[in-house]
Amino acid sequence: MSETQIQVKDVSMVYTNNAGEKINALDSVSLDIKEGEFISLLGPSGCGKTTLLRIIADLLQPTDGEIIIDGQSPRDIRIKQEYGIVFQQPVLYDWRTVRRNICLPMEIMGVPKKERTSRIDEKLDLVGLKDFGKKYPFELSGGMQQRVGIARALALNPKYLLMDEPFSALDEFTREKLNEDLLEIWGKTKSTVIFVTHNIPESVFLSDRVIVLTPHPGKLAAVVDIDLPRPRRNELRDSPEFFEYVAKIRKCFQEVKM
Ligand SMILES: Nc1ncnc2c1ncn2[C@@H]1O[C@H](COP(=O)(O)OP(=O)(O)OP(=O)(O)O)[C@@H](O)[C@H]1O
Repeated sequence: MSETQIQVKDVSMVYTNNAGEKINALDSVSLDIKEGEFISLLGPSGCGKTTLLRIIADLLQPTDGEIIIDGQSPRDIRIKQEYGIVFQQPVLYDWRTVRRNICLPMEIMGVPKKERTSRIDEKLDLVGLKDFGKKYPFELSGGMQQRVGIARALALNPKYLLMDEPFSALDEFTREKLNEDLLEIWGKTKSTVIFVTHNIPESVFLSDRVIVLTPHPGKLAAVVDIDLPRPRRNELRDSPEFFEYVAKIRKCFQEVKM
């Protein structure tokens, strides 16, 4: 891990709803993210996590402030297809097999067929679905579908992996298993990961740093370095150090009037 790669500089976002009312979703948020870092944006519903992620992904323009990524704008990064995005629901095409779902971004980008085939094999292996390539999405569990979503996001070997509450619809057991597997995948891909969650233990388990956001307006309340050893396995969740971090972050929310 080295230099600052993503700079979030005084980013604010004010939405106007259908009634013409202004909603202050983000208020002057600044943040530096290092190359290869795993950070979580953590906060309760409505604190602006998705808004910030969408601004970084160039899916939304901030009303104020800017994002600089390796000296470039989010638009440059999006055009170069350097983002991989995983949403809460994997949004898979029912009529396409798992292999063909993973293939889609490569087809759009005109990756040659031979290269596509080898990358699909590689990504299926990476997410633990080697034997499921010929299945259709409806034949898979929710957790497996989300693994396909991750494989598809990784298909273009993105430098930046943006994940918006990818495991929040899953049961606790599946979520913990996927947390562990995600860390293993991240260890192999070396992407910079920005992970949105409202689950404190999940953010502690995964992250190098947890960015605590509080709502009305969405503000950066604290940045907590998670100094727990890696590789991390689920047993870590039972350690006193893990509990201490969870308690410390919970306290950040109690201290801020929401
Ligand atoms: N398109 C929009 N128009 C108006 N208001 C919006 C719009 N999108 C988001 N908001 C408001 O902005 C605030 C932040 O929303 P955002 O979705 O970024 O929060 P969040 O922390 O990701 O929430 P959640 O965890 O529920 O997804 C909320 O008050 C939300 O109602």
